[in-house]
Amino acid sequence: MSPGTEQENAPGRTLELRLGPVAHGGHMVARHEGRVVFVRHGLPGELVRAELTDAAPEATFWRADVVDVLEPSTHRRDHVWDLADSLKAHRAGRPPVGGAEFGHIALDEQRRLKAAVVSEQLERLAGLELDVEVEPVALREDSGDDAGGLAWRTRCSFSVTAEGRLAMHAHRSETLIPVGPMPLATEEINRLRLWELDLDGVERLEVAAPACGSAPLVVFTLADGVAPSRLTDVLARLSPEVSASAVGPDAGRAPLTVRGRGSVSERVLGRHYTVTGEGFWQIHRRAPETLVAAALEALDGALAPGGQVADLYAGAGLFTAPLADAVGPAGHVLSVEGAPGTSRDARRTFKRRPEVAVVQGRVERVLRRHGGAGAFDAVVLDPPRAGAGRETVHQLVEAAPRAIAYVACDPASFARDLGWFRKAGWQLEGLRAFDLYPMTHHVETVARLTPPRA
Ligand SMILES: C[S@@+](CC[C@H](N)C(=O)[O-])C[C@H]1O[C@@H](n2cnc3c(N)ncnc32)[C@H](O)[C@@H]1O
Repeated sequence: MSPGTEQENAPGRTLELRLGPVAHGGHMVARHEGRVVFVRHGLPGELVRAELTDAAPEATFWRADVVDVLEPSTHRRDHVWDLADSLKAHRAGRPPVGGAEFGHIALDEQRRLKAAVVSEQLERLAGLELDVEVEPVALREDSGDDAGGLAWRTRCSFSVTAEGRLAMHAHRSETLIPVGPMPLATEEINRLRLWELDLDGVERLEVAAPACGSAPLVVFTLADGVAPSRLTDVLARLSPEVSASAVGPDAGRAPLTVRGRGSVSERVLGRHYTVTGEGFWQIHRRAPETLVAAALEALDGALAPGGQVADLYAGAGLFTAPLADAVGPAGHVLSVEGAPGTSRDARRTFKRRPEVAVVQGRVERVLRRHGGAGAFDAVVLDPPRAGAGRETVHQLVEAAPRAIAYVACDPASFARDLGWFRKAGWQLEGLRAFDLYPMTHHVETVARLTPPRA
């Protein structure tokens, strides 16, 4: 493989490429003069022109974006969002916004691609051959309708341009692109018409609009030296039921509530949770109930009144509540979350549940104190993208619960962790995959892991 001249390899140069299979991360794998090129916005089998976005001469692989399709796949569709359409973006001389990189693919094919990625990661990193099916998730329990993969995000993060307009980042780039209605966001979020606000003095904003219909919350991150009073005009343009918080140097460390409650109320399968601006919550409107049902199914036979269980990487306690109900007042739930704000949310939600101990700290450290052989009958393990990691896997192997429900948002780190469980004799007894991030390459899995049989 020749490194080529700087000009030949410069980002911005286009290559004609035949795209191969999908890879983890949502790229299609192509080859150019023996070198792997990870190509976004394509489909397996397509012949495309792709613009190099990362192409260091000595790099083992390059990255590129499809800018023209010479031979389209039968699974290609008009993109659901013009701003994220790499073909239109290229013609307009700007990069596409991130966050909808599968928007040009028919939904059922998106799911097949995600299933292929999960299977490939399991085989490569856990040594397991498994056919995986990614299940669609309807927007409402009673309808069966998935709205064509749109209108599912109950949470969105935006940036703000130098001119004070709502914006999003281009993929892997500092470039800001002004945005209007976001097709993946719920109607409740788009109804706020945040793109009409003059956001001068605001650096970022996060919006949460609970699926249960309770009042939305907007968290504004203010630029250095900007006082929360700057938001007075902005709030006057937002409907009065919208709560608002401000974070930034003048607002102190924790978000300052500038209107309403400074939190949202979530309701999942009849249980109530309070989530502040700082707190983690699942994004898809049906994710909480879908994942709770799947996690309880994965713990079948391991949960009983009086049981000792752990909810690790617990967030605001989504799984803690059903676990507490399952073990009852004679049982115990250890609910561990690292982020202080999110853990405070959990403490608030469970303050009248003596069977729940909310502990703020890193899981691996907390398990050194509260783990050990026989510590738990059942565990929910729901780590961030990086996965649980070797130390936590070893601690759980030592604790030897009857079952673990491993909830994963990254198939690669899940497969790596699963490989370590398997080395210790554990089995994967069941795996479900859910399409909780339509129009993106992301996929959520829930696995049942069980210890070696005696
Ligand atoms: C995928 S979220 C899951 C949250 C929760 N189970 C839910 O479904 O709402 C992962 C959570 O792990 C937390 N976290 C990340 N690394 C951690 C660590 N080493 N120890 C404890 N918590 C951690 C994050 O703050 C985040 O809230």
